Amino acid sequence: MSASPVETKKPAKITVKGLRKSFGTNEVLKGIDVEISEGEVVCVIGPSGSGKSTLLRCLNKLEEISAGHVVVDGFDVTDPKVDINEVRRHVGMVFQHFNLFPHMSVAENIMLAPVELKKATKAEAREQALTLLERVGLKEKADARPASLSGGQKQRVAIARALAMNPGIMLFDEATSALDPEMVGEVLQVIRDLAASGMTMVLVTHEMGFAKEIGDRVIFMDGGVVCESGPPAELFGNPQQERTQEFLSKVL
Ligand SMILES: Nc1ncnc2c1ncn2[C@@H]1O[C@H](COP(=O)(O)OP(=O)(O)OP(=O)(O)O)[C@@H](O)[C@H]1O
Repeated sequence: MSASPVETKKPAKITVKGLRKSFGTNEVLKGIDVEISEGEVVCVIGPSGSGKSTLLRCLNKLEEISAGHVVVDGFDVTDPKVDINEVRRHVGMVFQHFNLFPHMSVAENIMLAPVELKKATKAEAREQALTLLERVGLKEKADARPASLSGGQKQRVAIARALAMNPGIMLFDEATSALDPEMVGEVLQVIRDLAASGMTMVLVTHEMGFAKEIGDRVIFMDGGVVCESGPPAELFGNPQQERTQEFLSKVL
């Protein structure tokens, strides 16, 4: 009798079930089901207003969920007893507009969360900030103010800051959309390196070429639902849904 192959599916790092989110009477997410495995890189694409950012923000409790369940890195973020700071320790997020504190140095921006949440002493946090800055190629900017940096450098600092709590998951909300075209490449390279390190990542992006290159899976959202999801070669090469075909014909 021949041995049957053993399934080695990685554990789910993010589980979203029946997620609904409304702002007043406007239902923006209409029942989302997604499961993301450890080390998986998932890109979320879709037209403006389709609910991509809202989905991302529901994953780390930046938005209150109207219905459904979201479990990230073992934490049920829909459970009111779960501490938001604990969720953010597990889920790093990078925004379009960097959100750095202008009155603090680059290193102080990165040290802030570990020191405030008492995960490190100031000296330990500075040491870790320098290591992270080295990782994103900006160690020499440790004592500079954010205002003296280019957009690409600011975003690399924002990525280092999101990594400071040693998260198991990283979320990117259009991390390159506010950058001048010549700055995009340096930020994408840092994201590429993170993906290669095995980080579980969800990226909302308008960069179709990048989604194609980096995504293990691409999710196409429209009107608050997931219309189609699959490996980039399939989703971009042979989209099954009419709405996906229409969207891709416009943006590609
Ligand atoms: N805080 C809020 N209050 C009220 N409505 C909101 C809020 N945040 C988002 N919305 C609405 O939810 C809908 C989805 O927004 P969302 O930002 O998730 O879309 P998106 O797909 O990320 O769009 P884009 O690609 O333009 O960023 C939009 O109609 C938006 O106006």
